[in-house]
Amino acid sequence: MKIGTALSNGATKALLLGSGELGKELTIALQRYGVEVIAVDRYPNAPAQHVAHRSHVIDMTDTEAVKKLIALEQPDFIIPEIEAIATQALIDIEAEGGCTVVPNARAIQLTMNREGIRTLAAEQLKIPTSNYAFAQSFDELQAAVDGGIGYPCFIKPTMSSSGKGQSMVKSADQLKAAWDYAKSSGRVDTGKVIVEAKIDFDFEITLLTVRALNQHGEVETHFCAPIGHVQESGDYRESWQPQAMSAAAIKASQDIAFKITNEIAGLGLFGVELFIKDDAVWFSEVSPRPHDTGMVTMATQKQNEFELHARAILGLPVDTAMQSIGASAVILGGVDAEGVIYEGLDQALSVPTSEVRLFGKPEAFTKRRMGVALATAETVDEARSRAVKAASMIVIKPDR
Ligand SMILES: Nc1ncnc2c1ncn2[C@@H]1O[C@H](COP(=O)(O)OP(=O)(O)OP(=O)(O)O)[C@@H](O)[C@H]1O
Ligand SMILES: NCC(=O)N[C@@H]1O[C@H](COP(=O)([O-])[O-])[C@@H](O)[C@H]1O
Ligand SMILES: [Mg+2]
Repeated sequence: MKIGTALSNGATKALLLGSGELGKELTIALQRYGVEVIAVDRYPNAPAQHVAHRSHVIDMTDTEAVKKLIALEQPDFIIPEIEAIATQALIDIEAEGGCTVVPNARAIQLTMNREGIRTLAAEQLKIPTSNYAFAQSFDELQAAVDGGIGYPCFIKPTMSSSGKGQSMVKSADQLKAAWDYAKSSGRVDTGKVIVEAKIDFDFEITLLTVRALNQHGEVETHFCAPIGHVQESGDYRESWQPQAMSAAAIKASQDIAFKITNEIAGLGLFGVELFIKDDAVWFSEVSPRPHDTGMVTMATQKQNEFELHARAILGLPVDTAMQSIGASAVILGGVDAEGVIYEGLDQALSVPTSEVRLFGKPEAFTKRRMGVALATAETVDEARSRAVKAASMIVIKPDR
């Protein structure tokens, strides 16, 4: 298959839908390859908007608002960055032609809603996943749990990310609270929740998978070394690369990542989330874009996940090799405040090999991710302890 490269077509304008920490690094990567970047989010001064050429604030879940902005800006690439976008607008725009939705509108629609991607993976592609069901009322949820899912289980809004609206339920008396939380706290209320049986895994990974063109213009799939991570309340706290795994588990992971990304297709980087126990692997979900746990690649790889995504989209060559063992640890707000200051940067940067990325979000919440600490070392354990130590040195306070 031959696909013309973006640069040779002279296409150089990208519209980023979502401008958080991941979008900020992607903006920098795209700009380094000569792309003009327009950063869009639901609130002003979002991280990517600090560095983009231009920015807009719109309700990205409003189909008409998204279409209007695309008509105004006429981008060559539309790059969704968050799981809260009116996907129908992207389907319609792609059908009209003239610009590329990254990686494609169907991929965004499938992955933006847990129902789409879970049904595709489990039922069409026969990839192992947790047992699951969807529910549109509390009674349906109760029936699904009693009818086979059992306890413990996870209840999640079908449209959410970073653990928003998600809870683990251990017994029947906790189910109603989990239903109410999922209905009220997702990024968008689709009217449905997913309930998943809990997988008893040894560890979980993100397998960053890149679909890029080779020198003959053919799509090739590349894998980064597996990234291990720790999650709390559905949101990531630490990640490291590489995660030690058996050869059989790596092969099974790559096979699953290939199957799912080959089906959803397009060019770019994907974060394939997998649960591992011994040599067994279960698929959890996939982001058709850089992944939060993949921020560790800013310390570990020559081409980090943002550069890989930018290169793949633009039809440029990619190299997924690691350069060093490393780890990341998140810096949470720890406080609810509009306007913050950061203390302890000097101590954080005194930790050997450490780096700190403060995202510059204009408002802090106790559990909002405000920054990340990175470190490298000879071993994963040492890298993790350095990153955690550096992150713990940063204290966020209201600026008045
Ligand atoms: N069925 C499950 N069995 C065991 N653990 C689970 C299950 N579902 C979720 N988890 C735990 O919760 C975490 C977050 O779940 P999930 O990835 O579905 O949420 P999310 O809101 O999409 O988060 P993100 O956007 O950060 O990926 C998982 O990484 C895992 O640690
Ligand atoms: N797991 C997905 C993820 O990490 N997404 C990243 O978080 C931002 C939203 O942060 P906010 O909720 O603090 O505004 C998104 O814009 C994206 O960069
Ligand atoms: Mg996830």
